[in-house]
Amino acid sequence: MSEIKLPTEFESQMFSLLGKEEFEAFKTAVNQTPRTSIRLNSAKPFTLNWPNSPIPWSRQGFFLEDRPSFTLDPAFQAGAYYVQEASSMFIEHILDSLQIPKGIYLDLAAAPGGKSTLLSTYLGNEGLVVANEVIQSRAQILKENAIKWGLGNIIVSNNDPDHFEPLAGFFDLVLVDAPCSGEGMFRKDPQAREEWSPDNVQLCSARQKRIMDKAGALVKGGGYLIYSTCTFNKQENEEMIQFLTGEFAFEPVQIPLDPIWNIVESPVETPDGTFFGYRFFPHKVEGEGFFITILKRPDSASSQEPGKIKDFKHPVLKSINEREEIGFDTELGFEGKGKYYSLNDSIFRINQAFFRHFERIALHLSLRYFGVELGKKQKNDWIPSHEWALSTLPKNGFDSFEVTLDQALDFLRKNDQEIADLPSGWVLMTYQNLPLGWVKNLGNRVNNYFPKEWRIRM
Ligand SMILES: C[S@@+](CC[C@H](N)C(=O)[O-])C[C@H]1O[C@@H](n2cnc3c(N)ncnc32)[C@H](O)[C@@H]1O
Repeated sequence: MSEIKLPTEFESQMFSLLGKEEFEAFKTAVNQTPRTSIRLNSAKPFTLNWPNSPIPWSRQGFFLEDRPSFTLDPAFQAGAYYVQEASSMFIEHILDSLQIPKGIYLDLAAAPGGKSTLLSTYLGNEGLVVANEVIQSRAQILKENAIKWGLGNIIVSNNDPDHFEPLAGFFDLVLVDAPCSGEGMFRKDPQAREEWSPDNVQLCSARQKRIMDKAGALVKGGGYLIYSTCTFNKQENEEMIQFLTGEFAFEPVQIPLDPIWNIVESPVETPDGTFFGYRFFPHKVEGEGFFITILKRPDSASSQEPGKIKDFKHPVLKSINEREEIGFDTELGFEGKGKYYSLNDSIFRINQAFFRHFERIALHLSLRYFGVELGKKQKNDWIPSHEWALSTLPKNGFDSFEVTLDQALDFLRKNDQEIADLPSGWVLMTYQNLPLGWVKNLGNRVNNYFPKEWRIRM
């Protein structure tokens, strides 16, 4: 492999940041092949058969020795794991080691959804994640990944950070994985190298300030703000801590580190004390370049509770009455209480415990998905949705059928199904017990309900 050519001004910047010796080590690391890593979905048990080793700061993350074809792995299509860069998984360590209170979380720049799915796993049924993406086409990918992850605790929105203003003081945790100059991705992404310039760093930093100026206000008293980038320069990292502490009241938070991880703690002096950033350099850790910091809003900062919305009046979403809701939970064997809404005749479910928060959010944001879409109910029959198939909710009353690898791929390609011994009616296709989607066996033919836009084309 020929040596990666780095922009000259970037090299000078890294030289002053690291010093001569480390800079040489950095340059060597940039020329090494990045490692492939995945994070398992603990709600969708799956046996990891590829040679692997654990990612030290994550219980669910693993490095793989080789990069398999994920597209052709039905377990990947079923949401049993997410392909994620190892440094990003440090968020798991932050949440666990600080025992961040669960509740209503916001991931303001969420697509394609790596960090939202991590937050979703941490929260389980003790909270909701609003996964927001400003770019419409990217919000669609985010929605697909939220559906695949399947925990039913993600709300996908497609809004500009400005639109969140009415939700000031509303969130227990706000995560901003900011759009950045991507210096940490140089060895993976030639485009990031080509687009880099000192001017672009300034543009990124100015955009980040605009985003963080909104984001800081959304954290409730006692809540947390996490800011991260995949870049090295100080303007987009340490200087953002100075900006944030100048704009809002925040308290510093320090993360316990195991020295063998080689993550660099970077102290930042501010008039309110010393804050901490954490840096991941490719010559020091097995992961891509990354920066992360966490700040705490003082308990005295103002908070906003959802309040009681007497009659939920939404232009397209309709709340379903309580008696019917209890009926659905019992009929379908769902644990815990659900709150149900209809949208274009399709029925959605979210955790009852957070429905007031959800309704408040729904009134202010442009939603692309939420909870679990179950499908349509016609008289006594359900027309189950693909979203329900991929969710971790039970599918009582439906037959399921375990397929081989070839049959699974055939199904995922949306080919016609010719399978002997398939039960009649709606059948949940599973691979290694992981639901893949529905077919309907009509006797003389079998309809494949895998969504057209999701089908694999390889
Ligand atoms: C680093 S990526 C997020 C990656 C994501 N957190 C993950 O882990 O999968 C940054 C995201 O910010 C979005 N973005 C771009 N401009 C933005 C803006 N002005 N405000 C908010 N988000 C923006 C991008 O579309 C992109 O999806």
